[in-house]
Amino acid sequence: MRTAHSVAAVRNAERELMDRLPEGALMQRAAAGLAAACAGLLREARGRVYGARVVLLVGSGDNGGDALYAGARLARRGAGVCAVLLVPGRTHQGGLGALLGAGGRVADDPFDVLAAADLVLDGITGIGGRGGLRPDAVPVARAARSGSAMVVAVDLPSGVEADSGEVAGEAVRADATVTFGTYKPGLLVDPARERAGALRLVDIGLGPYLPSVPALEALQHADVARLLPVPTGESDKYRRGVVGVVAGSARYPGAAVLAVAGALRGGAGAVRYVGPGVEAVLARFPETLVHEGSPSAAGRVQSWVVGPGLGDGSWATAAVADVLASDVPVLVDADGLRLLDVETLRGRSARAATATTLLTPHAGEAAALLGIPREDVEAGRLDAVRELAARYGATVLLKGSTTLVADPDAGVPVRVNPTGTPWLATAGSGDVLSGLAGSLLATGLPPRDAGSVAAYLHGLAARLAARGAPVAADDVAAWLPEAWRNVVG
Ligand SMILES: NC(=O)C1=CN([C@@H]2O[C@H](COP(=O)(O)OP(=O)(O)OC[C@H]3O[C@@H](n4cnc5c(N)ncnc54)[C@H](O)[C@@H]3O)[C@@H](O)[C@H]2O)[C@@H](O)CC1
Ligand SMILES: [K+]
Repeated sequence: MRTAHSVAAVRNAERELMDRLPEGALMQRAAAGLAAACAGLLREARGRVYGARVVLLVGSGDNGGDALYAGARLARRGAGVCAVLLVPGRTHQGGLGALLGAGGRVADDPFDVLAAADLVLDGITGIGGRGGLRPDAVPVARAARSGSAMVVAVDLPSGVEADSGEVAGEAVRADATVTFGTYKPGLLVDPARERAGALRLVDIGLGPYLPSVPALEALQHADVARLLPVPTGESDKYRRGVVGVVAGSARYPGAAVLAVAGALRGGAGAVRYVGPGVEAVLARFPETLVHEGSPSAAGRVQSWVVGPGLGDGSWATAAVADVLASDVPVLVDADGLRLLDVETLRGRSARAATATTLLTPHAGEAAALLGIPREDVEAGRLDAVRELAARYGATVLLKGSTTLVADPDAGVPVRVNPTGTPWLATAGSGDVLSGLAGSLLATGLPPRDAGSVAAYLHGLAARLAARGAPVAADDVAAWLPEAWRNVVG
């Protein structure tokens, strides 16, 4: 599991650890890890560190100090290191002394040195930065990007908000980020995630002093493998769980087919389809159990998926209410999100512990649920998903390139999905995801696990299917078994 901690948690941990260490030791650990990572990148790019042209962008805090000490280490290995001091009167003095002592220098003209650089270290701001890059740093950050140099961010790309992943104004766009002690939420959540490039974590000994419950966590293969249901010799199709899918309409029969396609590959023993798309579903998946009346009359299920392509006719409205009245886990997606009655939804968890709910909005649907503009959700995704989960008393999966899953209990870490790919932004891919997550709910996974495991497999399937080319939602569904094998293999 990759975990990220808030700035406050990092600061507390640093204080505790620093009390036990000689002055400056922590910064030296950070700088040593940073220099080693940069040396590795330089060796990969040009064979050796000796003779490389390295430029340090140095702000007024300890983030600049890290860059200067790392620069000193690279200078001692023969790199030509030049510092651009953005606030000359407030440069980290120890770091500057170390750089000059190692043969580094201060740049006269930042744009000249940046144009010729092999590697740029961004030490403008780290966890102390607020509110995007200051105007004087913007042209320098742009120049760093416009040459052929690799840009390595120190701790965080300067200009991103560490706790929220928001980017207020301009931010550095890095090829790699070397972060210290723990990941910060902004490194894992878009839009900031996209500025960070490849992530590398340097252990500076903070671990024992960080809270055991992180702010954010990202599943990795081993975590997903542990959570995936494994049928035993005792399992029959009913013990493995039956997922009910209420989806599709005369206008959108394809949504029913895609949701069923996802559900058939999510581990449930059977899929029961209820809705107006019976013919289309059976034509494609004859193994589906079907029903054309109301969901509650369809037979037993261990979970419901309701909403994809449902439209908003009277049948759809009644079906959503019917499903929400059940005591099994319910996933509400797409049109279902518009049709749900908020009081009924909130009442579910009070009625029965088994009556859990997973809402799966994209940014536009989340914006409608929160009554705010879509851009606000996109800019502040972590806040939005937490707010939705708290307000609706349900687990919420907010779709996007870094899909987030939040429980209504604020003490539980939000999950962020690391396998997303822009190729997933394709019609119908959400229908596949809802079927898949609903199927995992039917096997007994709690909503946060079902949502995050589904997002993980879904993203991985899209990557495997795409391999650099566009994919259709149908391809994503078809590649889910391969993604599953990839995870457990
Ligand atoms: N505290 C510690 O023990 C350690 C800290 N480390 C480094 O120290 C960093 C935190 O250092 P600081 O607390 O000094 O904070 P930063 O260096 O992140 O930034 C704070 C400074 O930047 C200025 N600033 C704030 N917003 C700005 C903006 N938008 N544009 C330009 N300047 C802005 C502030 O006035 C302040 O002078 C970490 O990110 C990490 O790189 C590491 O050396 C590991 C150990
Ligand atoms: K930085």
